[in-house]
Amino acid sequence: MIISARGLRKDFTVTRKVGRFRRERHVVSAVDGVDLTVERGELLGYIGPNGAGKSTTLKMLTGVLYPSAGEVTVCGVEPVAKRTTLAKRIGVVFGQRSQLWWDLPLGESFALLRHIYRVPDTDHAARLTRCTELLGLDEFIHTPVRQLSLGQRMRGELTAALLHGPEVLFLDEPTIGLDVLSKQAVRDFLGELDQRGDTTVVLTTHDLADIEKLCRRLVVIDHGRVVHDGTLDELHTRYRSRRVVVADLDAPWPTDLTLPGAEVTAVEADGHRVTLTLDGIAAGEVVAALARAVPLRDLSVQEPEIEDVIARLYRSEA
Ligand SMILES: Nc1ncnc2c1ncn2[C@@H]1O[C@H](COP(=O)(O)OP(=O)(O)OP(=O)(O)O)[C@@H](O)[C@H]1O
Repeated sequence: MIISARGLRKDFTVTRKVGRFRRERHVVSAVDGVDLTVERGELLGYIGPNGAGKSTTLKMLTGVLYPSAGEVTVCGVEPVAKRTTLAKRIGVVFGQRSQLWWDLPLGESFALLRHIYRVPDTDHAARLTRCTELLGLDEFIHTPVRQLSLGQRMRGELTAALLHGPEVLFLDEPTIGLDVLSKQAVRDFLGELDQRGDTTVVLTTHDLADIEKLCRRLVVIDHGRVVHDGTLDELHTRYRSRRVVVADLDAPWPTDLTLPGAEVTAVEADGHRVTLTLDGIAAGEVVAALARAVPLRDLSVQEPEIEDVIARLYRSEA
C-alpha cells in the first residue's frame, strides 16, 4: 500500500468569545481517528460535507500538518518528518495555493520546476508534451500566470504537480469554480491518468459528476470520521437508492395489479403511464413481469441520483 493511516487525529484548540470579556478555549477534532489504506494506482474520492475534515487529512498526508495522534505513512515515509524527501515523490494541487510563478509565463514556471526537482530533460519533455496535448496548454503556455483564467490556471497547476513524475497526486477540489469545458478537460485528464495506473490519486471534491465519472472507490468522512469506504454502487445499496421504471401503456393500468418488489408510485395520463419504484429487485424482472401483464408501448429505467444518495448519507450521519 502507498498510503496508510491508523487512528489519525487532528485537534485544533480554538478560543470562543463568551459574553463581553470572557474567552473560552475548546478543542475541535477536525480529524477524529481516521483509518485509511490506499493501494498503488488507486483513484480515491475523499468526500464529505463542509468542515468534515478533508483538507485537514490531506494536509497531514502531505506533511503540512503534524497529526495530534495516530500513525501515517505515505510512500513508506512519515510525511512531516520526511517532508522534503516526500515532496519529490508526491504532487499536490490545493485550490488556494499555487506552485506557479505569478509574473512568469506558464512555460517558464514549468522550466523552473524542472530545475528545482532536477528532472532529467527527456522525462520533463515527455511529461510536458503529454500534459500539453491532454490539457490543451498550447493556447496559453506563453501567457503570464496572473493573466490566466481559473480553468487555464488549474490545467497549469495539474501539469506543474505532475512534471516530476510523482507516485501520488493529492488534489483538493480541482474542479471548483471551473466552467463546464475546463471541468471536463480536468476530468478527462484525471480519467486518463487513472487508466495508465502509474499514479495514485487522492481527490477531494464536492462535484458529484467528478465522483460519478472518476471515483471507483469513495471514502466519505463526516465530523472527522470515516462513515463509508467502498464503491459508489455499495453506497447506493447501503442507502437503498431505488431505481424507477416508467412505462407507457397501450391500455389503462389495471389498478388491482401488483408486482412483487415494485411499488406503484404514480399513475398518469388516464392510466396510460405508470411509475414503479423498485425495491431491491432487478429492473429486468420487473420489466418482464410488466410485459406479461400489460401491453407496453414504451419504457425507461431511471438510475437513482447520486445527489440523493450523498445527501441522505450526510443527513443520516449528522
Ligand atoms: N487551523 C485551524 N484552526 C482551527 N480550526 C480549524 C483549522 N483548520 C480547520 N479547522 C476546523 O476543522 C474542521 C475541518 O476542517 P477542514 O478544512 O478539514 O474541512 P473540509 O472537509 O476540508 O471542509 P470544506 O469542504 O469546507 O473545505 C472544521 O471545523 C474547521 O473549522
